[in-house]
Amino acid sequence: MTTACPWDDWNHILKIDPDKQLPEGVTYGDLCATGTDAIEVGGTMGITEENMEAVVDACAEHDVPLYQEPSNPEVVIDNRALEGYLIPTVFNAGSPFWITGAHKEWVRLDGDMDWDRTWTEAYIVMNPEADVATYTEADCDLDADDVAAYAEVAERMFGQEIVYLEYSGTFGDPDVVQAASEATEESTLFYGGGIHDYDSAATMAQYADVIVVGDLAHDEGVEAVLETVEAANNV
Ligand SMILES: CC(C)=CCC/C(C)=C/CC/C(C)=C/CC/C(C)=C/COP(=O)(O)OP(=O)(O)O
Ligand SMILES: O=P(O)(O)OC[C@@H](O)CO
Ligand SMILES: [Mg+2]
Repeated sequence: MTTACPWDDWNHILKIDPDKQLPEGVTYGDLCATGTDAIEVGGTMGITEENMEAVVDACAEHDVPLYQEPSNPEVVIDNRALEGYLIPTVFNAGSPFWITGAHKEWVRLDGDMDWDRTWTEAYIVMNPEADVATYTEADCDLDADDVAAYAEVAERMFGQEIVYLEYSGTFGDPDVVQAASEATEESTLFYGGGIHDYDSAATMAQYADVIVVGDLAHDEGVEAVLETVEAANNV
């Protein structure tokens, strides 16, 4: 039995980038055993079906929910080890392609969608230096009130269950995360970007429902990730 919105009960996600290596001596099994609530497999650049499959297969035997977060329709894989697909839609993208266009092409070319395992994440991309910002030509020049308004639009006008405040590669402004948190009631607020230890995780976990940890797993390894899981569950 799968729950309709399992992320309602999550505090922590580990995002594994199939285009990046793990530190010496660290295995995917070690990362799955950190106590994270779910693993998202995805990244912006260098993603292929092959490297996606390799990471999903490596995580499949471990007891943690696995989701694919594809950065384009070509890399979506059909793997039963996945609970499903978390599909980004970038609310502040510079081109409608990254809001609905890629999605339309995906549905048009697929013809047999697995809707029961497909959900969306309403991204607000905040770090202009990140690959995801250049890739989607995002307008990152946003104040807290802009972000709060995007979050409210995502929830109230577009019925988004997940709002994702994305500072990928840099630690964001807690006041902005707080503003997004106050603007949403029903949606689950994900925060990701630059979380690197207990305190940085705790700071964002005060406001976000779920914190997402990415590069840390590739750059530092298991101990550092464990600290962030602990913070996410304590705050
Ligand atoms: C319709 C389908 C199936 C796909 C389109 C989905 C969209 C709109 C993707 C836009 C880009 C996006 C939001 C990708 C999600 C993954 C992500 C944000 C990864 C982290 O990004 P970076 O940290 O910038 O990238 P690297 O770590 O790879 O450098
Ligand atoms: O890699 P970091 O900076 O931890 O960001 C996590 C995640 O939000 C990236 O999509
Ligand atoms: Mg990254």
